[in-house]
Amino acid sequence: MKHLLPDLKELLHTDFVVTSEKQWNMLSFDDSINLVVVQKPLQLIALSAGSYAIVNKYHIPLDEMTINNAAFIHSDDSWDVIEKKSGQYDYLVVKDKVVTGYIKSNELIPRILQAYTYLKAYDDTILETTDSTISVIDQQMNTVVWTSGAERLYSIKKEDILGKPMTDFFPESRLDNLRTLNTGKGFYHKEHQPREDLLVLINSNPVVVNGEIIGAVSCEKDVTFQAHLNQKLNNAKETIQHLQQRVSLMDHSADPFRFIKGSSRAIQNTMDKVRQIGATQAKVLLLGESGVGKELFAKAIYEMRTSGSAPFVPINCGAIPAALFESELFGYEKGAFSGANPHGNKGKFELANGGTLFLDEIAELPLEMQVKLLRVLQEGTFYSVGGTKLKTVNCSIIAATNKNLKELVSQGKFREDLYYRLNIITITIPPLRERIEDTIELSHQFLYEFAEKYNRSCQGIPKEIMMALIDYHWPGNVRELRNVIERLIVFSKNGHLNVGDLPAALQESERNPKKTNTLLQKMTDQAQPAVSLDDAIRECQQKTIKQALEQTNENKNKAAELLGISRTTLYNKMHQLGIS
Ligand SMILES: Nc1ncnc2c1ncn2[C@@H]1O[C@H](COP(=O)(O)OP(=O)(O)OP(=O)(O)O)[C@@H](O)[C@H]1O
Repeated sequence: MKHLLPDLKELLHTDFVVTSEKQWNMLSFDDSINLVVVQKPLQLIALSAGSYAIVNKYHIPLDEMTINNAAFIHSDDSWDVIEKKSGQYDYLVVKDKVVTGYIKSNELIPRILQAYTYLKAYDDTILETTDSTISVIDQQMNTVVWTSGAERLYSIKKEDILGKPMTDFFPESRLDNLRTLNTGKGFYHKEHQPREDLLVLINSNPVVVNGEIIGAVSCEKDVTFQAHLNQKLNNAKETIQHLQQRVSLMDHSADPFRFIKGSSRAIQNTMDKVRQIGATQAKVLLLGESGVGKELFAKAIYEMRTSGSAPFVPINCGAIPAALFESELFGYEKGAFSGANPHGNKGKFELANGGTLFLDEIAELPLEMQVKLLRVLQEGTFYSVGGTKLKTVNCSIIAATNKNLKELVSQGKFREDLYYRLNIITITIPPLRERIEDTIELSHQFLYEFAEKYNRSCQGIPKEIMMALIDYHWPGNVRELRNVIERLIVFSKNGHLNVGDLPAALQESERNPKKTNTLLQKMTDQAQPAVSLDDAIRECQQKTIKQALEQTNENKNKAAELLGISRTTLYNKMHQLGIS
C-alpha cells in the first residue's frame, strides 16, 4: 500500500536558486524566486528569498540543515529529503547529491494525514476480515490491536483491553507475543489449546523499525474444526479397515495366512512349511511357546484344507475339568448323568465331523483320556457317554502344545503311542524373540486393531516405545505384545502413546543399541525384492488373462470385454506373455 503515501513528485517545488557560500550575498532576486539554497563546503543551507535580504543586511548566522531519509514520502527514485528545522520551506529534496526542489510542510501534512486515514481504514478492514485472531502489543506490553476474533476467543472486549498491558489479562507465561517482544524471535504454527474444546495454531513476529523492536504481533488460527475432521477421517479409515477385515474373514477364497503377520525369514519359513502340508489331511502337531500363534496357524491349516462351511472346533485340553473330558470330547446321551442336558449333547468330535478338531494344550490331557483319544484317532469311531451306538467321525486333527512332549513321554506322563500318532507332521513356531523384527509389523497391526476397537485416534508408535518393544525378550510372545499395545492404546491421550504406560518389565528392560542396529540391518536386507518389478507385472498380467479366459470358457471376445481391452490387444498380450 505504498501507493497511498504522498507522491514526492506532486509535492515538489522547483522555483529555487542554488548558489555557493561565496557568491550568495552578492546576488539579488526578484519575488518570483521563493527559495535560495546556499551550498557551503559540507552542508546545505536554505532560506527564503525574503530572508536572504535580512541575512545579507545583518549577517545573521544561518540555520544548519539536517539530512533525513524521509521514508513517508513515496518516491520511485532515491531521493534525499532535507529537513529545515524551522521556516516556511521545510524540506529540501536532494537527488544524487544535487538539490532538485523543495517541499512545503503545510502541503505535506494534509497529504500525510489523508494517507494515514486510508492506511488505517485498510488496516482495520484487513484485521477484521481475516479468519485469524490477531493481537498486537507495543514496547510497553500495552495492547494496541485486539480484533473481534480475539474478543470471541477470549471473551474480552476491545474497550476493556485496548491500551492496557496484556499482562493484566493473561499470565506472562501464556503470552506468546510477550516472548516474541523480549526475544525478537518469531515462530510459525505452534499448537496451543487455550480451552478444553479449542485448538489453535499461533504465529508470532516482532515489529521492527530501524533495528528496534517496537512491538509484537500474535496471530491465532482456530483449527478445532480441522482437527475434528481429521479425527473423523481417521475413524472412517479405521472403520474401512475393520470392514475390510470382516469381508476378508467371510471370503474363504482369501489367503488363509492373512491374519498371520510378520515378514521375518523365521515366520515366512514356517508358513512355507505349512503351505506344503496344506493340501494333505495328515495330522499336524504344532509346537511352540505360549502365545506364539499356534491357534492362528491351526486356523490357517483348517482354511487351506476345507471350504468355509466345514466346522473348526477348538478344545482347550488344559481348561476342562478331568471329570468332564469324556463328555466334552464324545458328548453324552439323554439321562447319561444328573445335571446334564436332558436331551443329550454332542461332543467336540461329533461337532468337528467333516471339519477340523483343534486339540490345544494336548499335553494337559489326562492319561486315561489319552487312551480314548488314541482309539478314535486309530479307528475313527467312539461311543458317547451313556451311549451304546458306535459313532463314526471323519475330521482333520491338529494338536498343539507348548510342552516338550518327548520329555513327557520319557517321564511316563504322555503315551508314546499317542505321541507317534500325533507327531506325523510337526511344525515348530519360533518365539517372538527369535524373529524380533516382526515386532514392528505386529505392533502396528495391533495398534490399528485396538485404536478401532476403543475408538481412539492414533498417530503411530513413538520411536522410544518401539525401541523398548524391540529390546524386550517377550516371554509371553505375540500375545504379550498384543496386550502391551492394547494397554498403550487404552491409556493414550489425544492419539499419543506414552512410554510411561509401558508395563514395568518393558521399561526396565535394558536398551541394546547393537541389537536394534542389527535388526534394522536385517530389515534392510529383507527389503530387497525377490523379483523385479517387471517380472511381477508380467506375472500379474499372465494370471489375470488366464483367469479371464477360464471364466469365459476360452471365449476371447468375452475375455477381452471382461478385461476392458480390445480383442486385438488381448491377442497381442497373450502372444507377448506366451499364453497359448
Ligand atoms: N503372527 C501373528 N500375527 C498376528 N497375530 C498373532 C500372530 N501370532 C499370534 N498372534 C496373536 O497372539 C495371540 C495369541 O495367539 P495364539 O492363541 O494363536 O497363540 P498360541 O500359541 O495358541 O497360545 P497358547 O499356547 O497360549 O494357546 C492371539 O491374539 C493371536 O491373534
